[in-house]
Amino acid sequence: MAKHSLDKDKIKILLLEGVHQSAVDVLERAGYTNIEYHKASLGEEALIASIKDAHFVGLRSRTQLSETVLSQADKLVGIGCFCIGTNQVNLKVAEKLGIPVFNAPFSNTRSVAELVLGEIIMLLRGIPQRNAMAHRGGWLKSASGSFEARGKTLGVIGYGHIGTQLGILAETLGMRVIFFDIEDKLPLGNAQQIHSMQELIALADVVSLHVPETPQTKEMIGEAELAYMKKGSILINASRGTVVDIDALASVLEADKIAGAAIDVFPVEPKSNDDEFISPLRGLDNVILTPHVGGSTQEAQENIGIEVAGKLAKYSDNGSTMTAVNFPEVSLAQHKDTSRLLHIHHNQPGVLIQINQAFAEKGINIAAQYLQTTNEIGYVVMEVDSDQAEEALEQMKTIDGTIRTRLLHSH
Ligand SMILES: NC(=O)c1ccc[n+]([C@@H]2O[C@H](COP(=O)([O-])OP(=O)(O)OC[C@H]3O[C@@H](n4cnc5c(N)ncnc54)[C@H](O)[C@@H]3O)[C@@H](O)[C@H]2O)c1
Ligand SMILES: O=C(O)[C@H](O)COP(=O)(O)O
Repeated sequence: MAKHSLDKDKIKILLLEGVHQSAVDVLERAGYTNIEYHKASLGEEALIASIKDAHFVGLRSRTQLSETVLSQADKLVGIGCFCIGTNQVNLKVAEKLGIPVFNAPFSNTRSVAELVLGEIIMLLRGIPQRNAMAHRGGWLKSASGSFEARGKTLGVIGYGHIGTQLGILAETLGMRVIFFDIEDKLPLGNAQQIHSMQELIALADVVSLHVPETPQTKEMIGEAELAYMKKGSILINASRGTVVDIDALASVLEADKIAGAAIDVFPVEPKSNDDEFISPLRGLDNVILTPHVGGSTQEAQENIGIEVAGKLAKYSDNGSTMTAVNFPEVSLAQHKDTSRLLHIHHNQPGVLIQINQAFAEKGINIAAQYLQTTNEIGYVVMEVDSDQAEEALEQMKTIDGTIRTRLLHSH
């Protein structure tokens, strides 16, 4: 088991937004007991106060790790997003500070795909409005505006983990699947890639969005795109709230240009379950509104907890950064009988040579060495004899371009 330059019980882990107990269990089993656990997200001021002395932070989609917050997180060495999206973290700033960000790229994929599939069936049948009427004492028994999913065309925008999974499930219902993606993607089943988003929107009976939040996807579905949608078609957004111009969507729904929508994510979401949800879509019977629960199932949350906590523990124990989203990826096994030194530096020429020279001059024997870089930073991992580790660490700290260093002993 690894021993750190800092004892494990001194390593503070801040967990926010009620991440699953499985995360706590994994961390505790790995020896990390100094855990500050919050059921909700924290506002900026409280977050800064809590993150100031934290070495790791775990969050979901609500917590904003902005430049302001990160610049105050003096001790932070790793970030875990216990979800898929990482847009809530300023990844560039984290990278420059030498802090890897981990997420759970597919632990909630199935949960989102299942929810969307259910919504497709409900919306094609006009169930949301019949349900709303029944709650008000109405009785809308009619086949008008009710359709089977079989034979209809599902247009997936963003054919990644969720988009592909949804496509497969939809085909089992007999739907025809077409997709638009900025990358050329291998179509699964009988799906067909369409290279124009406008064409896809015009062909689809159901348009479902599964893109990440990026500058390019911001309001990618606006007035013009909504106008291409078939009369009587359906829009589903379980990706990010910024992807759809919500006022434009409200207008086409009010004008009955499309038959309905299911929206799980919003440009502005309540900060906690106690805050009011405000949206122009409230009160529209043909819209399924859900409070960003696409990935909120027991199965997904438990798996995410295990996956992300495992990645944080592995980085802390061994320096392994595999699957980090903003950081050079280095896969490292446990180290035995040596100490491991982690050196994160600005990606500039000559850093490795400087380290090797400094070690050679001091007679420090290098047992193993790994280097990976991104455009911005380099990540060197060295294994040295344990009795030379402290001296090696001091040498590393003097290297020009150093952002941060860590020492992991083994015993
Ligand atoms: N509602 C929820 O609770 C919930 C749960 C999980 C994920 N999500 C959101 O869903 C998103 C998608 O998840 P995923 O796991 O499928 O991600 P993914 O990275 O596997 O897939 C995203 C796909 O979108 C494509 N893409 C990117 N930019 C595009 C653009 N401008 N136009 C068209 N395609 C584009 C990518 O090439 C990729 O194929 C996540 O980024 C997250 O924001 C929401
Ligand atoms: O990015 C994700 O995985 C989803 O948006 C889920 O986010 P959540 O953990 O806040 O529910």
